[in-house]
Amino acid sequence: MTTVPDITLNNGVRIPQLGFGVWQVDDAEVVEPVRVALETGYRSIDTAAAYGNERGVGEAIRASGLERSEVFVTSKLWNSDQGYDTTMRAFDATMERLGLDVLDLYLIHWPLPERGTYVETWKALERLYVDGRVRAIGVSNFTVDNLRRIMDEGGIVPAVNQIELHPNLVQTELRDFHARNGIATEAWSPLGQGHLLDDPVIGRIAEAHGHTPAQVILRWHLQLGNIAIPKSVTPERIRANFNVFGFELSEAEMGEISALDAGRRFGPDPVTFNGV
Ligand SMILES: NC(=O)C1=CN([C@@H]2O[C@H](COP(=O)(O)OP(=O)(O)OC[C@H]3O[C@@H](n4cnc5c(N)ncnc54)[C@H](OP(=O)(O)O)[C@@H]3O)[C@@H](O)[C@H]2O)C=CC1
Ligand SMILES: O=C(O)C(=O)[C@@H](O)[C@H](O)C(=O)CO
Repeated sequence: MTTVPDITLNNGVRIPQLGFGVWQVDDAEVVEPVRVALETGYRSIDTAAAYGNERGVGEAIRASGLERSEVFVTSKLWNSDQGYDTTMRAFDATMERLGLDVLDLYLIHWPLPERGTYVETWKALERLYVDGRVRAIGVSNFTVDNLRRIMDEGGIVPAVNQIELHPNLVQTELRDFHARNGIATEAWSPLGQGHLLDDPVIGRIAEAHGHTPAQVILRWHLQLGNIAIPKSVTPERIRANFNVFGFELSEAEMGEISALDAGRRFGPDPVTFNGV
């Protein structure tokens, strides 16, 4: 079975570079795709309290028969739970639903800059980390300014920033900031939620390699050094999205795909998103 390469985080913890996302898959529905993903060889699952499927994710991991240490589990603190004490309680609830003792990676889901509570929330994540309840802590949807603030006011540099990132939103500035500061870049909606699969440039490159557009986009992520967490509930797609380690894009092809950057988001803008 193919082994996914790891990315070593800034505290030495290793995360598989290709993982499996489960947004918009409810608790009852999520067990089967996670089972297929683990059977295929994925060893990293990205969930969140807001997805309402932590219980199903935990169940699927236990049913797989894999050792706990073989599966990297990420979850995220939802917006309505920001704040120090509320974060501590939300983390307990997440762990109860997942049925785990220690989480691999816990993220603040959104910065909510207007609310102004992400620094105290970060301090709660630092506490959870120091107490050994989570192996690595990070953030999601943070801008350079948000990152600078927690780095100035907190004691731990986030291990990961999980951001919307795909060929229409290449995030050069954030990726450069991450690289300079030892923060791993994790790409959400790595396939642009499926909207980029008909792009003619990606289609031509896919044809040249005898692979699918989704595989080419995932390969682009891997060669850029991103962690990518594609989602699918379709078994053939779950398996196909894992078949991305046997070919390589040339520098010119990487450049052509990156040139599709249009600053186009399919999800909310973190600067203005204040969702609960
Ligand atoms: N931190 C954050 O704020 C966010 C995090 N995320 C995380 O990132 C993960 C991935 O992002 P997501 O928004 O789900 O979008 P993706 O970019 O992973 O795209 C998922 C969509 O593409 C389809 N798809 C997947 N593989 C293929 C394929 N090989 N061929 C054709 N279509 C395909 C899926 O369909 P189908 O399932 O029907 O097969 C689904 O409609 C999420 O599941 C979640 O874990 C996502 C959004 C925000
Ligand atoms: O999927 C996620 O992780 C999200 O944060 C999204 O659900 C996001 O909150 C959104 O799309 C809201 O419209």
